[in-house]
Amino acid sequence: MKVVEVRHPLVQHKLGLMRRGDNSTKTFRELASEVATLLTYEATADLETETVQVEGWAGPVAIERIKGRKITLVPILRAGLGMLPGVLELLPAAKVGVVGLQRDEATLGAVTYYEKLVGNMEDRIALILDPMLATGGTLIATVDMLKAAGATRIKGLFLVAAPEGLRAVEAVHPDLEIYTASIDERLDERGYILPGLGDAGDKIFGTRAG
Ligand SMILES: O=P(O)(O)OC[C@H]1O[C@H](OP(=O)(O)OP(=O)(O)O)[C@H](O)[C@@H]1O
Ligand SMILES: O=c1cc[nH]c(=O)[nH]1
Ligand SMILES: [Mg+2]
Repeated sequence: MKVVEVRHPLVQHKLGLMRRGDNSTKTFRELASEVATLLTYEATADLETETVQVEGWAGPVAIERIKGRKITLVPILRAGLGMLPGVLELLPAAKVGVVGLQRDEATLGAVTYYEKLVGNMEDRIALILDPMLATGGTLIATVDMLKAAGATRIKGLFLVAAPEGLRAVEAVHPDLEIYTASIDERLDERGYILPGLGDAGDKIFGTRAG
């Protein structure tokens, strides 16, 4: 499985700010979106382009444009919505399919409660958006859904990923590509990533202190 840890200084600086325990909802939300923009830049670096002729100010000019497959964004409710504005900054025309999954905090299993994907998934590159890849259960279930809908080219953008989750996902979906700002150390006994960010959904939506 291709895993890219984006070591760019801007990404690392912004992620470092996100790790502070005293961030406001506004600050955490803004940073999540900004890091998502930078991950999108990396994840789209291999898009194919084609050369076409257009009429420029001084006559015909050859320009490059993105070729072929269109991108669909797939934010995972709820926390993935925090990355969506930043990704749309670079891909404003992308169609968006939404999936809803929630981790059962007792079993750590992923429970699916919503799925609304766009059509023609076989013709698209799917970009999954979720701040956290912890045990990998949520991501595995999401990729299962996308493949069942016809997707063959799938990438995932995560602010932070745990080694345990990366291994679990690779065992089931080795064709997936992962872009993350950090591969962190490990999971704690409750399945939270260390050093991690805490509960990203709560921080983005302001539903709980800390
Ligand atoms: O890799 P896993 O162990 O499956 O955990 C990761 C998932 O947990 C979090 O979502 P959560 O279930 O808290 O839902 P929320 O976004 O609604 O808060 C996170 O945003 C991922 O979707
Ligand atoms: O560390 C974690 C793990 C799962 N979900 C989160 O929001 N954070
Ligand atoms: Mg949560």
